[in-house]
Amino acid sequence: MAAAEPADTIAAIATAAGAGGIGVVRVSGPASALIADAVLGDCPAARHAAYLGFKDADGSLIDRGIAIYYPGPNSYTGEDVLELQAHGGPALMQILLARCLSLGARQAEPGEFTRRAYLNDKLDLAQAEAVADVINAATAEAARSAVRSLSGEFSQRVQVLLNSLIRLRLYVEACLDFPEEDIDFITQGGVRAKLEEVSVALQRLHASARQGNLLREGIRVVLVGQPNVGKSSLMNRLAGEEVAIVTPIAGTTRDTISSLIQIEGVPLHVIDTAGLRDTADEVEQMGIERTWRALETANAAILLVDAQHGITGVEAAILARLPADLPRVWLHNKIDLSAEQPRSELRDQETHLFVSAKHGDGIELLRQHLLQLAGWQPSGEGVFMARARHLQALSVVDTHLQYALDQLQYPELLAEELRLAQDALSSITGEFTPDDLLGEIFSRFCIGK
Ligand SMILES: Nc1nc2c(c(=O)[nH]1)N(C=O)[C@@H](CNc1ccc(C(=O)N[C@@H](CCC(=O)O)C(=O)O)cc1)CN2
Ligand SMILES: Nc1nc2c(ncn2[C@@H]2O[C@H](COP(=O)(O)OP(=O)(O)OP(=O)(O)O)[C@@H](O)[C@H]2O)c(=O)[nH]1
Ligand SMILES: [Mg+2]
Repeated sequence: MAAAEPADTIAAIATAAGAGGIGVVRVSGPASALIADAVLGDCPAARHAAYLGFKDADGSLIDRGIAIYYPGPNSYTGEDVLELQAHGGPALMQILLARCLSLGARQAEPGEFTRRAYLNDKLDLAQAEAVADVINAATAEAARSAVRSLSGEFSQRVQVLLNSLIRLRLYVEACLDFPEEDIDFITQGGVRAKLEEVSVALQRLHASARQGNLLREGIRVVLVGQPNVGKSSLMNRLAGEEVAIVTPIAGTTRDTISSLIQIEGVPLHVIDTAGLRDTADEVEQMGIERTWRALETANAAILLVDAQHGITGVEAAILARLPADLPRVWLHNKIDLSAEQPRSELRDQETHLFVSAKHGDGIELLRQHLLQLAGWQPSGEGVFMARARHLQALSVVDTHLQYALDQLQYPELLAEELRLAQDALSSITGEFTPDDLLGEIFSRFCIGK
């Protein structure tokens, strides 16, 4: 697989910025043992936690802490690694890092430890990406799914599919050498059935990956409606706290306000907006422009209506300006004032929910409907995390498999489509991944990872 990196030694603070109980400086590369000797007076036994003094160049004590030395290849990066676990004060961490840098290490770039782990075959690319996803997971469910990907669940499923694809490809390529007899076999039997089988397996993997991607990205839901219909009240109800100002004055919200909530572990960015109306107030107008802009990047809209009035010409006008393919739900709010029951109704293929943001009636119905709008399908089984890059690759695989199915009578073209499908699939785990893509993936990590 990938070529070895130039063997220099990198160092970074591996723990989060700010004060913490413990802070870790991590070193990786050939100078790790020498740095251990210099800082600790000796290199600790392999993979043993040793409680030692960390010494500065002049022999003064930087801190007393735990040091662990992992000789390569049995380390996170596959190289010699030294961990200095000190008291987690930012000033102290800087002194400790500076000491390692003065001993010949250089400051690591974002993601460089994990990049080395990937280059040394400790992790494949999907696993390396999962490291960042574990760290950045927005919900507990997202964190669990990222750990599944880090453990290799996603990679294994990709590998199983890859193996079937390779077997099929070898078979078709073998047939190319005996054209006359075997073309009939390709068109009539075996190959079509096998190709269809691979295609079904791909659809299944793609569906799981979409669920995983949903856990990673969440969806953006915009609350929209006339002033005073209760958008900010709904925002606060969903968030479980007073995120936005609520008053009986129409035109209270002037800006878009975003709050990250979760429903059954699916992250939802809920965006409260300025109520839509004709107004001479310049500030309010600017807020209304922001409402329309928020809708351009939304994954779904909640159209709020005052249940006392129902849908009026104003709502019809709002609806006409919404992006046509934007999933939406009508929300009739303030049912406590119109003496209605919380419920869900289907009218002309659009869902209408009846709730009270102020009192909470019907909100559970809304939460379940939002999950449905997001495309979440509770499966009971563990979801692994996937990125947009993976979904894109799976779509490319799908396209080539469909082309392959259309080319059964032309074995050369068929073989070529299978080759392209295999390339796209193996880009997920990173067997043939261009350097610039690797640069893009790892540069989004934090320093020290
Ligand atoms: N102190 C510490 N905690 C940490 C990390 C770390 O680097 N240091 N990790 C950093 O992300 C995560 C754990 N990941 C790790 C993965 C592999 C190895 C390692 O030493 N692997 C060797 C030995 C395996 C074995 O003994 O079974 C190897 O792969 O050969 C260490 C940490 C989370 N916790
Ligand atoms: N009775 C009742 N009052 C509600 C309900 N939801 C909101 N209200 C009241 O309606 C008024 C307006 O609520 P907001 O949440 O500020 O409305 P908004 O849509 O954000 O208004 P703007 O920010 O002006 O666009 C407040 O007095 C709320 O207390 C509800 O379900 N029942
Ligand atoms: Mg408001």
